[in-house]
Amino acid sequence: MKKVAVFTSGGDSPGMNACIRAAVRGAIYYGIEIFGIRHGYDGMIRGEITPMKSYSVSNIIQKGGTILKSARSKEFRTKEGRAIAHEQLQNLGIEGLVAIGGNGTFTGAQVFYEEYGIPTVGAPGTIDNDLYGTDYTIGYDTAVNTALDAIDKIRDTADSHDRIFFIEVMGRDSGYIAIQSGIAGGAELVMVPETFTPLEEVIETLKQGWNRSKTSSIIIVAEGEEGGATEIGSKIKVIFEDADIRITNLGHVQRGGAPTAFDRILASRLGLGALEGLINGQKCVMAGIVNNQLVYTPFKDTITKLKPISDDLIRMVRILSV
Ligand SMILES: Nc1ncnc2c1ncn2[C@@H]1O[C@H](COP(=O)(O)OP(=O)(O)OP(=O)(O)O)[C@@H](O)[C@H]1O
Ligand SMILES: O=P(O)(O)OC[C@H]1O[C@](O)(CO)[C@@H](O)[C@@H]1O
Repeated sequence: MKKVAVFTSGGDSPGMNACIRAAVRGAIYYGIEIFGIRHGYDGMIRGEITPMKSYSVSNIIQKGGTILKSARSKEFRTKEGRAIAHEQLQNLGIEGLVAIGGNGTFTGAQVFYEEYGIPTVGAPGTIDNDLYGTDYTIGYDTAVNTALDAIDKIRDTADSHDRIFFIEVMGRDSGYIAIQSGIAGGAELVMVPETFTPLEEVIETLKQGWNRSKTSSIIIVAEGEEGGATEIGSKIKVIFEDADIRITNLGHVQRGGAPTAFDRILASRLGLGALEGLINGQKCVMAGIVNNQLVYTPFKDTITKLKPISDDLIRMVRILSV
């Protein structure tokens, strides 16, 4: 393989830049020409493809976001869009791709391979940590620490005013950020989409807290939990009219910021791992780290298989909040 390209797609995540850097520097090390595609699949269609040099990725390892920009491309979901994308790659002689993104990105890459035979190796870039085939995704650790910092601060004011806070953290379909930030933040309850938490359990948790003279409580709600923090918090307000309840949505603040050391190292391993996989003939697989070992998992598995949250963690939250 003589020419490859790297791009970021879907939601951005802290550490994507370190991952781009590793893929680019790896390619240069192996004497392969590498291009950067801006704006994910949209940029592939529009031909936003430029050669990357070593200096193109200087001074980015510590930066959040993605220097290549990202997008959620509607056009790539169409046959016509993918045909133009293929033409753009062909014009430049690009033979393989390193895709940094989540499940949607890998679904697109799989479809593209089936239509045009362009091999892609993925690196898991999403704060949600919801990808099968890796213990951790790039950006998850940073997002958890960002959420935790906010939870600690909210705890200060919750305590001063004897309030109950419902805090919503990101995770469209997954409770990973919620469970980790909830445990580390000493939450009374964590609500995740993977397990059903009846409203009665929220009510019971609050009552038990009051019985033990607890004056403030923190309940973490994952975005994917039905109703989210707003609906759940509002229902509790109606039940406990006298309680002082506030609802906070941490939102996109969790997607930005300088990546932690953990994320920079993970992203570097996975960026280089994806590039090396590609030049060694891998296709339609995601590079991941499982038990501290680099592994490649077929896109078909990362897309369809679930990575469940350990029941032990959920059990622990309940035990530690008594
Ligand atoms: N079935 C599909 N066919 C072709 N392209 C697809 C398909 N599914 C997703 N894609 C492409 O992949 C892009 C990224 O997917 P998506 O927006 O779901 O983010 P993601 O990679 O899952 O990341 P995140 O987990 O951060 O949301 C889509 O915007 C689309 O262009
Ligand atoms: O605003 P956007 O880009 O659609 O992203 C929101 C989504 O991105 C994620 O953070 C994944 O990156 C989800 O948890 C969330 O639902």
